Amino acid sequence: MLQLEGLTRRFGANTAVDGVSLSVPAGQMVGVIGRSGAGKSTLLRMINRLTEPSEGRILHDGVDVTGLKGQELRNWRTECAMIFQQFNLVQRLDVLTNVLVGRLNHRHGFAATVASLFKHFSAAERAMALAALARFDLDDQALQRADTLSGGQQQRVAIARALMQQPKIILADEPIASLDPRNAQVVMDALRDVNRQDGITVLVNLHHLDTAREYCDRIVAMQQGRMMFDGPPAELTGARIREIYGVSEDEFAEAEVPDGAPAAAPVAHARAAPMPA
Ligand SMILES: Nc1ncnc2c1ncn2[C@@H]1O[C@H](COP(=O)(O)OP(=O)(O)OP(=O)(O)O)[C@@H](O)[C@H]1O
Repeated sequence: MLQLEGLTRRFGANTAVDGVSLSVPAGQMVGVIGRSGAGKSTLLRMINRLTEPSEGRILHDGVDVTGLKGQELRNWRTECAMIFQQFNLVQRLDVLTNVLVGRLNHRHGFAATVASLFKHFSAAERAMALAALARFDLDDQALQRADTLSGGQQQRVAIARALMQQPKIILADEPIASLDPRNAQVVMDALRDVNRQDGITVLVNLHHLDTAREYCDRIVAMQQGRMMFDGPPAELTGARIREIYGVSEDEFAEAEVPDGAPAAAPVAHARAAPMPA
């Protein structure tokens, strides 16, 4: 269980995330929606402490991870792998090595440096990486440079790399924002597969309500840093969207409108978490 308690992040006078409380049971797939600037990235980045919270706590299975330092913080980051919009692969390295890089989180200090410098990975690690690639239909591309792959393929390599960390949670920050609809679907299918087959909790930031509805057990809607809705997709009706964002569902789906519509009252507290479908 991942618990966020009053999580807040301020940048100067701007409150990017404002008192978000959320309990996510293990194995749930949660879509975080909101317009540009709503605080989605900041929320996800606080969970693995890439961005430090200004206030509030993050607990995982009862352990407070908010103040972890050094090796304990690195261990936490291994447990919650991050997927980025721009894939963050080393473009000039081959696909297999990019996936093996996910294994470095399991080594520390000198061993990690030596492994990365000399690409020294065990036969078992290579087999694990190849299996992760095969799972996403990318075994034929294993020895190609990452920059020869399409965006959708690169994002699946990033998911394979994340799996090498053997994470409990995957934090996917707009993983399909740079992809065409077909590739977006393939990448969302891959995320759903690791959620369902491996029981990995997935938190995924999305711009599109339809995608969140199709893939997620639960949707969290953010506006101006606040959590305005938390519940199953069926409850996030067009009327509720209008109430929160002041626009129709079609208008919400359109374009990058800055997050500034008049706000309805945020949800008072995290509702009882729905169980995974
Ligand atoms: N490092 C930073 N320094 C200053 N302000 C920041 C920083 N990161 C985010 N912000 C601000 O915090 C607010 C929330 O940004 P955030 O990127 O979390 O939103 P988002 O919903 O993920 O938007 P997008 O969909 O465009 O990525 C914005 O006003 C943004 O300008």
